[in-house]
This record gives sequence, C-alpha cells and structure tokens, in this order.
Amino acid sequence: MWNILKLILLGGVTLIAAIGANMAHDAAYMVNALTVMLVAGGVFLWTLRQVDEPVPVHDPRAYMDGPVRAGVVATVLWGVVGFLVGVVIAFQLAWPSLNFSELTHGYLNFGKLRPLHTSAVIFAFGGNALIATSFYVVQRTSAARLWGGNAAWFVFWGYNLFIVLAATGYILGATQSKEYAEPEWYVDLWLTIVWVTYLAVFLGTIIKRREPHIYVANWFYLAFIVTIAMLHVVNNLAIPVSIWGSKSVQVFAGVQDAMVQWWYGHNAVGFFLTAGFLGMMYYFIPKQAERPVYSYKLSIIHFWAIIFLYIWAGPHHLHYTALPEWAATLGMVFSIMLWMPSWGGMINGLMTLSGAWDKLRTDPIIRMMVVAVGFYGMATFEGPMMSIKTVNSLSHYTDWTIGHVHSGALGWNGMITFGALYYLTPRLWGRTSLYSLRLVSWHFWLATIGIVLYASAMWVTGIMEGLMWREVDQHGFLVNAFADTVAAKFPMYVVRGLGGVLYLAGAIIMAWNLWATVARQPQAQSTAAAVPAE
Ligand code: HEM
Ligand code: HEM
Ligand SMILES: [Cu+2]
Repeated sequence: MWNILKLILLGGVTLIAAIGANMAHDAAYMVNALTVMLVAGGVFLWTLRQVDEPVPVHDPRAYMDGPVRAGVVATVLWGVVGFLVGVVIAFQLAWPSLNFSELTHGYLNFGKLRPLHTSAVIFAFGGNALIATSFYVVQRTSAARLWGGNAAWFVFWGYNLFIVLAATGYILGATQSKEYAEPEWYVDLWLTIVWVTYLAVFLGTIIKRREPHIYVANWFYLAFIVTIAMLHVVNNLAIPVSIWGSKSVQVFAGVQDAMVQWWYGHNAVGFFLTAGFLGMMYYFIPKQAERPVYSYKLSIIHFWAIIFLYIWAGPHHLHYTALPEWAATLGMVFSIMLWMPSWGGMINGLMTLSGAWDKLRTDPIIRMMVVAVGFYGMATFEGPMMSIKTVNSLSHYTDWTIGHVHSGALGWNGMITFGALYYLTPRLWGRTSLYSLRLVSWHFWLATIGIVLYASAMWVTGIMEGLMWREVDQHGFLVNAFADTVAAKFPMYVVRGLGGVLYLAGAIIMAWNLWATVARQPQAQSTAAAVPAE
C-alpha cells in the first residue's frame, strides 16, 4: 500500500516537473525542473523494481548508520568543492581579469560564485556534517535506533538535492538576493519539507530513547534544528511572480526586510554555525579525550544563555543604517553580553582536557579539536568587539568582517568537523584505526597555517582600508579614492588566496586519508548494537 502511494506521488512529481520544464520562464527554473524530473523519475523506477522484494528487517536495537556514512562522504566532498570555490573567488578578487576569461564570464564570475561558495561551505559542508553527526550522536546517547525507518535517508538525499538545486540555480542567475538565503521560493519550500522530516526523525529518536537523561549535545542539536526551521520560514516569506518561474517578491520591504534578513543571518551564525557545532563539541571532545565534560552545570547555563541572547543580536549587522538607533543599541548590548556564555562554552570544551593535556602532544585529532575551540573563543571575542558601534564604524564594509567570518568558519566550524570526521570514519566503517595519523598532523598544520595567513591578511587589509576611507586632509577633503584602497589591498589578497590553498590542500589530504582508512585498513570487531550511555 505504502509503495503504491509512493509510486503515485513520485509519478505525479515527475509529471509536474516535466510540465514545469516545458513551461519554464527562465533557464534556472528549467534546469531545476529537469533535475527534479530526473531524480523523481529515477526514484520512481527504483521503487517500482523494489515493490515485490521482501522488506529487509532491521534489528530494532541496531543503530542506523547508513545515512551517517553517506553524510560523512558528502561532508568531505562538499568541503573540498566549497574550499576550492573559495580559493577561486579569492584569486578573482586579487586578479579581476579572472572574471572575464572565456570560461568564467557570465556564469563563473565572482558574483555567481560567491553565493555558491557560501552555500557550499555553510550548507553543504556544514549542513551535512551537522546532519550526519546529529544522527550519530542522538542514537548513541539515547541508546535507540533512528526513528522513522527510511525517513533519515529521505533527509540525507532530500537535503543534498536542495543543495544541487540551489547551486545550479545560482550559476544560472536565480537568487532572491538575501545573503545565506539566496535560493528561490520553490527550493525553500522543498527545504522546509526536508527540515520538518529532520526534526521528526531527531525528536522521534529522543522520545523513544532508553536513557532517562537527554545528553546536552542533543539540546544543542535540537535548538539548531528548531531555530533554523523558524528562521528559514520567516525570512523566506515571498510570493512567486509565476509558478512557472524562479522569480519571487519578498513579503517584507525596506528596513523591515533588512531587519528580518539580519535576524535570520545573525541567527544562522548563532544556531547553524554555533549551536549545532557546539553539539559536536560536547560529544566528540569528551569521546576523543576519554574524559567527561568538564562541567555539566556550565553546559546547561551556557545552553540557555546562548539561546536567549543570540536571537536579539541581529541589528549589529545594520549599524548606522535606516534602522532605529534603539534597535542598533539593543543588538550591540546583547552582542556584548554574548561574550560571556560563549567563553563559558569555550572554557568547558578546553577544560574537558584537564588531566589529559598530554594528549595534545600525542593525538593530532585532539589538537584539531582544541584549536577549533580556541578559534571559537577568538571569533566570539572579536564579534562582540565589532558589534560596538564605534568599532563597527571602522570595520563595517571592510575585509575585517571577512577575516572574522573565516576565523570562525575555518577555525571553529572546519576544524571541529575535521576532528569529528577523523573520529567517525574508522568507527562507521568498522576499521581498527585511521590509515595515517601522520597525515592528520599534516592536515592540522596546513589548515592552521592557512587560517593564520587568511585571518592576519584580512585584519591588515581591513583596518588599512577602513583607515584609508576615513583619511581627510587639512581642508576636510578625502585623501584616498576608493580605487586607491583596492590597489593597496592587492598583496594581502594574494596572501589570503595562498592561505586558502593551504587549507584546501589539508582537506584533500584528509579526503585521501579517510578513503584509505575505509579501503586499506583491516576490519575491526563490529559493535553496532545499541548500548546505553555510549
Ligand atoms: C579554502 C578556504 C576558503 C577560502 C579561500 C575562502 C574565501 C572566501 C572569499 C574570497 C570570500 C569573499 C570575500 C569578499 O566578498 O570579500 C568568502 C566569503 C565567505 N566565506 Fe569563505 N573561504 C573559505 C572557506 C570558508 C568556509 C569553510 C566557510 C564556512 C564554514 C566560509 C564562509 C564564508 C562566508 C560566510 C562568506 C561571506 C562573508 C561575508 O559576507 O561577510 N568560507 N570566502
Ligand atoms: C558572540 C559571538 C559573535 C558576535 C557578537 C558576532 C558579531 C558580529 C559582527 C558585529 C559582525 C559584523 C557585522 C557588520 O559589520 O556587517 C559579524 C559578522 C559575521 N559573523 Fe560574527 N559574531 C560572533 C560570532 C561569530 C561566529 C562564531 C561566526 C562563525 C562561525 C560568525 C560569523 C559571522 C559572519 C558569517 C559574519 C558576516 C555576515 C555578513 O555580513 O555577511 N560570527 N559578526
Ligand atoms: Cu551577527
């Protein structure tokens, strides 16, 4: 019965997508519709061939690790793609002629590739890492198999389809021009369906847990899933111009639109790039260090303080704009208050190593995680500082912001994810150990030096251009033309690009190391059964 329903649904989607491709008003819509048609048609045929096959029975106590494994592979692949595009756009900024070559003009210029980069690293790399680790962690800490049968597979494939639709759309010019929320209305609708399923699988697993306690990592993951659902729906309220075209019109306008966008944008940082990754920190650091969390009480305080404070800080993205002064001040004050719980979390992560500091010398994976937490601390110190209006009047519009973003993104999100991937791969594929710890060390140093080059280049150019823009002569005239600042930034842009190359090289080494772990390492004893409090 279920299969018949599924076939009708998939057949219907295939048909509507085919009609959509035929009626399409623009190229992005057509290519997206063709993609959906091919995917839905393919799944239709696959389902048809399975109809009379016996349904495999799973041991209800065994963990469901298929989607986690797929998520690990996707994280690595999207990571390499996202970093590569980052390197390309970094060099496009250094050598603008790269925008106008035969190959890049029109489709692969900076304007098209920049949102491709941000979506690939945040949503594809970060999102797959969050989905995979949350599915892994919630099962282990709840001693329960993922709820909802194949729903977890739907989440994995549905989410990655969302990414492919978004990315091809950008290249072909579909965007609603909201940073980090560029996908158009139908892609947003699809993500909503996938996300609600994700929430159901995660919550369902927590509800059927066989542990009385809900481990703190799950609190963070849950906050991430619920808040992103809310942000996504509100920020994407739009009316399509036609159901056969990608263009839509925002429901909010003017300064309200700006405020909703940065309420979204800031909390995408707070809940996607912070809360979800803190969930990772609270599981994988204690596991890798073989130590309990330093202070469980602090983790609870940290959780509630972060949840309460982050949501108000969005206006710090709109200082000195049409936003009312009081709103900007509110955003600034909440941002400054955020410093304390952020550092509480950092201290909790770092101090988990107390009594095991020697591991920093012997275990490059721990080293990676510790550096991640260090950069978390740095970005959450820098952020509150930049939210102060007088500081922001210098830093805003400059590369300082870009440096801040990447010390958080490369240092915190990237490094904690790499640590989790190194932890997970041997366990998920039942291998005795990683292929090579020496290669992990190489990755660690390449990535760390890459981040340092990136961040320091951006501080120098950011503060330099901020000061150059302000400089006036004795008559009060501006000393520098805008083009002067652009020319002055050139050497730092090259250094940033080189930092990116190092970071990318580290990730490629990781991809090779993880592949070799699966392909070349001996099989370990299997331990896939649900044991309480793992
Ligand atoms: C090899 C690594 C990377 C390189 C070379 C790189 C490079 C770049 C460049 C050149 C830009 C455009 C800056 C501008 O418009 O002036 C950018 C923007 C951005 N990147 Fe990366 N990136 C890398 C990795 C990452 C990662 C891992 C993340 C997130 C997890 C990330 C998140 C972002 C974000 C959010 C922006 C937009 C910043 C803003 O608008 O303020 N990047 N990146
Ligand atoms: C207490 C924590 C933090 C505060 C108060 C904070 C504050 C700020 C401020 C004031 C800006 C500059 C706004 C502007 O002038 O346009 C900013 C930009 C940004 N921050 Fe943070 N930050 C924090 C932590 C983080 C972390 C941990 C990450 C990444 C993992 C991050 C990612 C970003 C991004 C992506 C932007 C650029 C947004 C854009 O213009 O496109 N922030 N943040
Ligand atoms: Cu913000």
